[in-house]
Amino acid sequence: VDLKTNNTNQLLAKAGDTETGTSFTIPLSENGAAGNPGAAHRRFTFSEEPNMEDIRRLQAEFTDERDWNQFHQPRNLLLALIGEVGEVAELFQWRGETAEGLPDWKAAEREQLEHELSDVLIYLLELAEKCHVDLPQAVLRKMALNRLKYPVSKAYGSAKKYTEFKD
Ligand SMILES: Nc1ccn([C@H]2C[C@H](O)[C@@H](COP(=O)(O)OP(=O)(O)OP(=O)(O)O)O2)c(=O)n1
Repeated sequence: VDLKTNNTNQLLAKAGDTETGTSFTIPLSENGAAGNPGAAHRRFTFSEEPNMEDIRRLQAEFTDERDWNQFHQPRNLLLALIGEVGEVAELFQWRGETAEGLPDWKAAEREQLEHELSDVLIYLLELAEKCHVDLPQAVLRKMALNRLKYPVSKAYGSAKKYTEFKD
């Protein structure tokens, strides 16, 4: 995937479809800083590294070193993933709704959240690997489908499921 920006500073991904040989360019963000000049704060962004393949490789090394591939079949990884999603849910349960950035959380709680979200990602990426799903490419294709299903003209400001759109 080729990442570049267009003249409104939108991050674009040039993605290829290996099956059809087609390639397409999609905006990765519809309301980044350039599209929302009045925004009070800069949008939160991730570090550039590590990428998904880096994390997949690090976890594969961790698993290989421990002779754990015998336990890491797709079904077990799925159960482990769901367990870790449950641990994320536990951190949020029985508290009120919270604003972006979790301003009312203690540092120790934020650190716990970092750990649990990382566990979710690690198991998700290993599950994709063991299912032979090339997740970075798959996610681009799925997001392109989401854009088709939820055109801005029909979905703007509405949380309706696409099946409820009227023509
Ligand atoms: N068989 C295993 C066990 C652990 N891990 C790795 C992936 C996860 O990132 C993390 C999960 O470790 P734990 O099962 O110990 O779970 P937690 O870290 O969430 O600990 P706890 O359950 O005490 O909160 O370690 C793994 O790949 N395979």
